[in-house]
Amino acid sequence: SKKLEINREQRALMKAIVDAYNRHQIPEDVAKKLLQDQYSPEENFLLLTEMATSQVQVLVEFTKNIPGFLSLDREDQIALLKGSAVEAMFLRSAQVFSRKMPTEHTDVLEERVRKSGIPDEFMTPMFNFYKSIGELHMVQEEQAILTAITILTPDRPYVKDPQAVERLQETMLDVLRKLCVLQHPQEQQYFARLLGRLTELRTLSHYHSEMLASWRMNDHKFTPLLCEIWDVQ
Ligand SMILES: CC(C)NC(=O)n1c(-c2ccccc2)cc2c1CN(S(=O)(=O)c1cccs1)CC2
Repeated sequence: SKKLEINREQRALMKAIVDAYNRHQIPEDVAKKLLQDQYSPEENFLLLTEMATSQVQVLVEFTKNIPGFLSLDREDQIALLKGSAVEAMFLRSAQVFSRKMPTEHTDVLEERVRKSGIPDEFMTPMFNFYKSIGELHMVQEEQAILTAITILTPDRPYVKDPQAVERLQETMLDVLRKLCVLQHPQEQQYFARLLGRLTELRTLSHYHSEMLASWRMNDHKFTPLLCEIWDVQ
């Protein structure tokens, strides 16, 4: 029916976002490092810092390619990036984690992340989230559009024109809704489950600010880019 069909401009929008998403992947060499031989917690922490820093650079490039983003108020663009960086990092991590990797790679990856100086009480919610994303078996279009929807969240701090952001986000939500029905015809509530993950993401980003506080205690160093985007130090 007309209502459900993805029209030509939505298809173009989707293509732009998926191309940007695929163009901006974390360099394989950085991800491979995590799979190499035994590291100490300090080295694992350093690797995560490197991966997270590289992911922020990837995030900025991806965001610039979201149709309409660069027409937003310049300061609102910054507010959206800063407001969504942690959620986008956890979403990307979940996607890396649930990628069809050989099992032993996933296990090694999990091992490295668990032994990286991150307090245990944050491990559980973090890995629960990775698992809950993995169970959705999102296609890459869904992953790319869900990331764009996360970035285009109107109620981030300091956004001056939330309506302009809301208009862009609604366009993405409409494409995602149609895509979910097409890709997962059997699962009526698949779209709702997908959006439910965004709520879980917000909880994780609260955990993250607490993690940051505890890391600063035992003077863990971050890169200037992470300090900038996370408003630390
Ligand atoms: C793919 C990239 C973006 N993921 C990543 O860097 N990870 C991953 C991760 C997950 C699955 C596969 C591979 C890596 C787990 C964690 C992070 C980063 N954060 S962090 O940014 O709070 C951080 C803490 C200390 C320095 S940087 C901590 C948790």
